[in-house]
Amino acid sequence: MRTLGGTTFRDCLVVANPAAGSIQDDTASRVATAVARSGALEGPLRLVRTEGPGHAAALAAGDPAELVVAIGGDGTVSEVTQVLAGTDRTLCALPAGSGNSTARALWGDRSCDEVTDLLRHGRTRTWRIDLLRLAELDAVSVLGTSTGFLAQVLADAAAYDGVLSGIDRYYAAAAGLLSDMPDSPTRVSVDGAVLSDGPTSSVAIGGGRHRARAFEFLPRSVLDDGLLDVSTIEHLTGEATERVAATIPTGDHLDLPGVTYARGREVVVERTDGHPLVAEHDGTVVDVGPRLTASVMPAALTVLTVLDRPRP
Ligand SMILES: Nc1ncnc2c1ncn2[C@@H]1O[C@H](COP(=O)(O)OP(=O)(O)OP(=O)(O)O)[C@@H](O)[C@H]1O
Repeated sequence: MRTLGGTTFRDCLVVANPAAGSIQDDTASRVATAVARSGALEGPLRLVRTEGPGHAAALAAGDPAELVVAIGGDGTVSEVTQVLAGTDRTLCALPAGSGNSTARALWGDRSCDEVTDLLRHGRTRTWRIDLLRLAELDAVSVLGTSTGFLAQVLADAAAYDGVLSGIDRYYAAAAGLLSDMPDSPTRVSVDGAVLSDGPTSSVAIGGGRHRARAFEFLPRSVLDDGLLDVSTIEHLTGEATERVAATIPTGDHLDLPGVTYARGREVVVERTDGHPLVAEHDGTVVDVGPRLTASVMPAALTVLTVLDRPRP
């Protein structure tokens, strides 16, 4: 029997989001066929489609399948992760959304078709990765959480719905923000020590190295080191904004003035003026008060990744 990286699964649930940014009409059936032909399934495969927000989580909670394949973007993967966190069930995340940053952390630059081929040929293995627990939200995160710039980009991108498609909405929103960066009085503490305190444009905590697919906010992050990475960027204007914006795509911004980077088990972000933070996790904007606490959940999620992925 061929297996998915030496592992077989009793059964499989394929959850496809038909509204995800880059999904095609036949994506879900092609992925289901690939898993069925991998030889890694001992029992049945069930294919279901989501009908709206929250449905992917409900479907994963209502079906005990050992392997859950999520076809969609970061939002769909995050919903399934809420259910699979801390269990022995395995998540396989296919990049079929707009940003697909979580899938990028697992599969690199591979397309949905290329990952489907890996599944068909059993060229995958399981991997236990860390998650973030977000105390005030009573949620977990796989990709990461942020306040300021990234969250504001996601909030502003809604204005381009129906005008631009997919990731172009994020780029348009980001371009609009660069001339007026967030300027929030914010304190960030890592394991009880203050990392930064003052007017802040961005706080990113992860999780995944990339956000909005192309931006490497946390270039040193490792998904299974039992630690969270955090980077803060103080309030920027003019040329300083341009320098940071030009270097984030390659993760070369860390040595620029106003940028901090650290690692730890717990990160606390506080608005020191008492206003609510503008926050998101896994690419979805969330309502949170003036405080956000992220703590690491080591090895809390089993995922599929590339069989020959180099081990750091
Ligand atoms: N049938 C549906 N119709 C409309 N929206 C849906 C449906 N099923 C799920 N959704 C919602 O679609 C939204 C977007 O999903 P998702 O994040 O997976 O894709 P994306 O936004 O294209 O990708 P990314 O988050 O990677 O940029 C989520 O809020 C999800 O709850």
